[in-house]
Amino acid sequence: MTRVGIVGGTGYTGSELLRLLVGHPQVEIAAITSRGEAGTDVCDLFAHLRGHLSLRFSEPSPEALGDCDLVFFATPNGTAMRMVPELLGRGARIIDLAADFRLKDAALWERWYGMPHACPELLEEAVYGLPELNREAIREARLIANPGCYPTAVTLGLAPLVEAGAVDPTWLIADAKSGVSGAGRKAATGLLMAEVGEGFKAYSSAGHRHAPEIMQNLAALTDQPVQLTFVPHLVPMIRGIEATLYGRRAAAGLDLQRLFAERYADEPFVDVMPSGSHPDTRSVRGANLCRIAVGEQPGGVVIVQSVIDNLVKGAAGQAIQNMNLMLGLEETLGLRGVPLQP
Ligand SMILES: NC(=O)C1=CN([C@@H]2O[C@H](COP(=O)(O)OP(=O)(O)OC[C@H]3O[C@@H](n4cnc5c(N)ncnc54)[C@H](OP(=O)(O)O)[C@@H]3O)[C@@H](O)[C@H]2O)C=CC1
Ligand SMILES: CC(=O)N[C@@H](CCC(=O)OP(=O)(O)O)C(=O)O
Repeated sequence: MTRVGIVGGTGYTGSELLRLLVGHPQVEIAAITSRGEAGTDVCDLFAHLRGHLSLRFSEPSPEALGDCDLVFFATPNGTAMRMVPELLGRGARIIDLAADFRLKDAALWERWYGMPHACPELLEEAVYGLPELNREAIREARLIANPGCYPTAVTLGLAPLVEAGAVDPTWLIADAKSGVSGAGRKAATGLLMAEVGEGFKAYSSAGHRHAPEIMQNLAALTDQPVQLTFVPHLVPMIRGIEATLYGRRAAAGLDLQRLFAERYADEPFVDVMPSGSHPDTRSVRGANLCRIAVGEQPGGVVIVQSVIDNLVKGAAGQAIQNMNLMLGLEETLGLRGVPLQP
């Protein structure tokens, strides 16, 4: 059994890690941290875990996590980078669900995240944990940068087109929508039901920190420059991301349905739907799955729709997929759950 620790166990991604890991046959949850709930029985906070887990929250410290083989950070951006060097030194492997190790350029990271990076020397070593792009490197990694939720949906939707030169990579648009759990479990006026319910709006249209992450991903797939317009929206649902993606056709005659079907044929967690489908966030709720449909309108505009559960394929499920690869386990272990319906 692999002993794992979770830093940030009271948040939405931390509790989703718990939900999935209690059913994982090769993992023992050895430590879970919270500064606000240290000493509390996990099941007193999360009644859905009663009968599945017997553990108390502890303060986050290298000592509390010292004998873990692998540590997940489900903490705000800028937290993991302060503890990771010491934990790596103690021999632990790390999966950070936040953005601390996603961008390779420390100056770019500082510009978007508003603080200097605490350990820029680790950025080169960190492996971006999107298995559909980086599977072999993930197997060997000590430190995984788990992708952002929007970058997962958008990158998986655009990657086949950019790799194949099927669209102009300097003209890409991602119109993405997220449920409110994407903003975390913090108390904030803008996230109150009366503020979010029965409404729908864009945010960060002048620039969102996930745009450089997505462009970094796509730039690795082509020799041409990449330019993406990315606009996120907050919709009144709890889980789910839907990204409608637009590109201008570059290679005439290429069968796009076949391109996507072949690209993802061996991927256990990507479902390419039949032409004309409209993937629904409800069809992936609770599951480690990205469903994609590709189509085209007259005038050569390619349209891809990509849906994920932001807490699963967009965060905790993907982190466990990465863990399975790092530990040499079957990639799908603990992740075969069927989506919820309704
Ligand atoms: N929500 C989502 O859909 C997704 C989130 N992410 C990323 O994952 C990370 C976690 O997100 P989410 O679960 O939504 O966040 P939440 O705000 O819901 O939870 C944050 C957790 O981190 C702990 N924490 C906060 N500050 C610190 C600190 N300085 N040191 C140690 N622990 C701390 C909190 O507990 P306490 O304060 O008690 O210690 C809490 O358990 C974020 O970086 C987020 O951007 C990535 C993909 C999707
Ligand atoms: C709805 C909502 O607010 N979503 C978050 C994205 C959360 C996330 O996954 O961002 P990082 O992991 O990169 O911090 C946002 O737009 O900030």
